[in-house]
Amino acid sequence: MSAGHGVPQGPQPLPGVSHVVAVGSGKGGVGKTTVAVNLAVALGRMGYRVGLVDADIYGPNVPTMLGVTRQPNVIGENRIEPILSHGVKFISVGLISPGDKPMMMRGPMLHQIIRQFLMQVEWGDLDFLLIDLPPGTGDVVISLVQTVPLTGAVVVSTGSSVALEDARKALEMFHQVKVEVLGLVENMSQMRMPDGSMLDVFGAGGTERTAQQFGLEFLGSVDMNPAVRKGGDTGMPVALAGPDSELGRNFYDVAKKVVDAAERVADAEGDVLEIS
Ligand SMILES: Nc1ncnc2c1ncn2[C@@H]1O[C@H](COP(=O)(O)OP(=O)(O)OP(=O)(O)O)[C@@H](O)[C@H]1O
Repeated sequence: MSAGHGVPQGPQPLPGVSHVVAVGSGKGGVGKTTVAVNLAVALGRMGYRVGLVDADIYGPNVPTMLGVTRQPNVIGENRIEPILSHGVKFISVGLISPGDKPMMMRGPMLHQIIRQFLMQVEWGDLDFLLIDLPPGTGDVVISLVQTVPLTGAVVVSTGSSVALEDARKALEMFHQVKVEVLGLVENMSQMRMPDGSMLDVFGAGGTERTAQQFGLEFLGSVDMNPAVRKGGDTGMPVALAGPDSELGRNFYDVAKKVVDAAERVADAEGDVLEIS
């Protein structure tokens, strides 16, 4: 299918993996990793087989948030066994960077790592493989789309104008690399105060308006809650509390919409790709 031009191979589907979904943001610190981790845990609790690649070279926090920071085992010559935590198989750039040193990589090495994480890790059969991207736009996404076909991307933002300004750039980037945006999530939307009132910290509603402007789906909002931060810091994501919990509910609502959107995209593509 590829046009050639000296490129040996286009992106190849990962055997046994139904959906690869990238989680991105324009701005850093909006809670992209928190959303990716809780989404993964929620999908797992909903009965889906789920993997998570932490490709956030600037802040590989997935191991901390999932509570396991040990190195992965190598099987045989060059296969890597993903780490299993809370029902999620994961691998992280944080596990290969020694100590507290920053990850300094040039493009080709980064590309190799992304390929390795996708192709040399024993993912087994997965319904969803989520990819936690670094914030912003750039190399990792290009490596990713050159390696595997993506079902789509989820973009996380707060409702603030500056975060949304950057989220729009992320939307534009996904458009340029022909990755369908499954929808937008607003994180740290509102915060419930001890007296029961809601405090609007970052401009709640901004992400939904942005989604509408772009004709994209709004996948839901996640409240700001110190327990969410604590769950991340202690390796016990709040989604573990289940879909009926005050804390976890938001993430399950988002997860259901992601499943629906991914299946819709795959069905649309299946019209072309299905082999009977
Ligand atoms: N809904 C929330 N309520 C409270 N704290 C949150 C929430 N979402 C994220 N946080 C906290 O905000 C901080 C930043 O979150 P996180 O690391 O997930 O952001 P990020 O967008 O992935 O950052 P980066 O990609 O720049 O590393 C973390 O301390 C996290 O625990």
